[in-house]
Amino acid sequence: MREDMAKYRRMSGVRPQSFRDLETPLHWAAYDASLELVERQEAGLALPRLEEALQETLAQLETCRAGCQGPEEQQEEEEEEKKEDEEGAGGPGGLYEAVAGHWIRVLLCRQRCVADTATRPGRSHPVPDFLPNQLRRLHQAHAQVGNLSEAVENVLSVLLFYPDDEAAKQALSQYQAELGEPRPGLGPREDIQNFVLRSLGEKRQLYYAMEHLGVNFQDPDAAGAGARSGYRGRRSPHTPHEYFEGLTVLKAAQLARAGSVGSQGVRLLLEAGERVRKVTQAYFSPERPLHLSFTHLVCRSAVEGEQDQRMDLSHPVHADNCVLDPDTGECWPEPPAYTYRDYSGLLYLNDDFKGGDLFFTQPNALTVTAQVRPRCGRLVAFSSGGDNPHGVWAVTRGRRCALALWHTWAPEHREQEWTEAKELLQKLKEEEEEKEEEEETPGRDPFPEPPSHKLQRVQETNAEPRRAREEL
Ligand SMILES: O=C(O)CCC(=O)C(=O)O
Ligand SMILES: [Fe+2]
Repeated sequence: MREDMAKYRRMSGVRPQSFRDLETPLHWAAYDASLELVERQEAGLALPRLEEALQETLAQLETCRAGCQGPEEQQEEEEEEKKEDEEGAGGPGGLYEAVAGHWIRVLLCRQRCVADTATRPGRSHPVPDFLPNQLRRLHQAHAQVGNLSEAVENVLSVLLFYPDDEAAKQALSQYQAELGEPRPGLGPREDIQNFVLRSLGEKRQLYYAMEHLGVNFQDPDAAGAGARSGYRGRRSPHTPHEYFEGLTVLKAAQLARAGSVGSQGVRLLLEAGERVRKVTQAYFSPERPLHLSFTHLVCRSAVEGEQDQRMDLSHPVHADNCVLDPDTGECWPEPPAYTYRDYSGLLYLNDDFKGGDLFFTQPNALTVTAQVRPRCGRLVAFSSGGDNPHGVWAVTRGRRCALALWHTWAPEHREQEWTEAKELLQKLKEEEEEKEEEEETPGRDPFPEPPSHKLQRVQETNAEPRRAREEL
């Protein structure tokens, strides 16, 4: 190949510009050319190449995303269908599962496109921060040649990825000061805004699938938080200024079984949930049984850095069992709302954080009617419908943890996971007892009684799992 190329180059009439590189993808060619000009401090010449690189990168991302529904995807699905056929009619998955499974694979594939596009041909790792770094170079180059409005648009686009980026925030104030009068129309670039919003929307769906369908999704943007928290931590689906961790009762029991967390804590979690259910039923529905339909331990943490300027909420105003339309004040009992939820409960677990108060509003989602400061052990319970729009103010420092529980009158919507979690814990208890018998030596008690009265009561409840289950 190389020899052929040399031969063609020697031929008369063939000039260097006659060669077009069809191997290197366009976005890499433009990217490398722009970097060279940036390094030579040729801001004016670099600008069109930087813009071209960004446009080509976005185009490449679109091509990659379009391929997510292509033949490879079909092949994977066909293989899975074959597997299901072999498993027979009783095998997992009906129509809904198949549709959900297909969509999840498309979303996972689209998320991978960011890394694929940022990976040079022949390399195994993506260039970190590929898009945000292109935007950084763009705002700097625009500023150097005096295009301050464009510099602002590009630096605001960087902040869409990293709202706490100190350098970007400083550059923004500097450009704004140089511009003088505030320019109201100036915002982040539309192409980047669309890209980020779409990506966040897709991540939200993947987080949902991870929580409810057991899908394994490692958000590349939240790897650090995951390592930090011990179990899953990720950017909040509601705001880029917070991390979010969630744990269901079954996941908690599975972690206990795997030895990652103590089983006492998980028993306490179940006991607390059951107590909340009893109190809520006694207060709101003494005549009619209430069942837990979903229990979720949720922590929200402020990301590091400046938080005072925040205008967003930790959890936007919503109703729990209907879709609120603040313009008309109506609340539609339809999906994606969980229409079978009748009463909501929040058991707060700590108060050593800043911000994060729960508040209620009128149906316009604006006029605040009540506000509650979380305190350890404080329970807030309310009917889940349009009569109780509520939200959470930004958590600006620390980590706010709460046990969120939803109750239903409909027995068919009682939480299946609860029974499974109890069964797992029962198994674990039996295993622990067996081990205890085996290991027991005179004068040494490897499993001393838990010190608090509360924990003893938890154990007693657990000694009668049948009764506990019937109660639910
Ligand atoms: O954590 C809170 O105080 C409220 C959370 C909430 O409204 C929800 O998860 O639906
Ligand atoms: Fe809520």
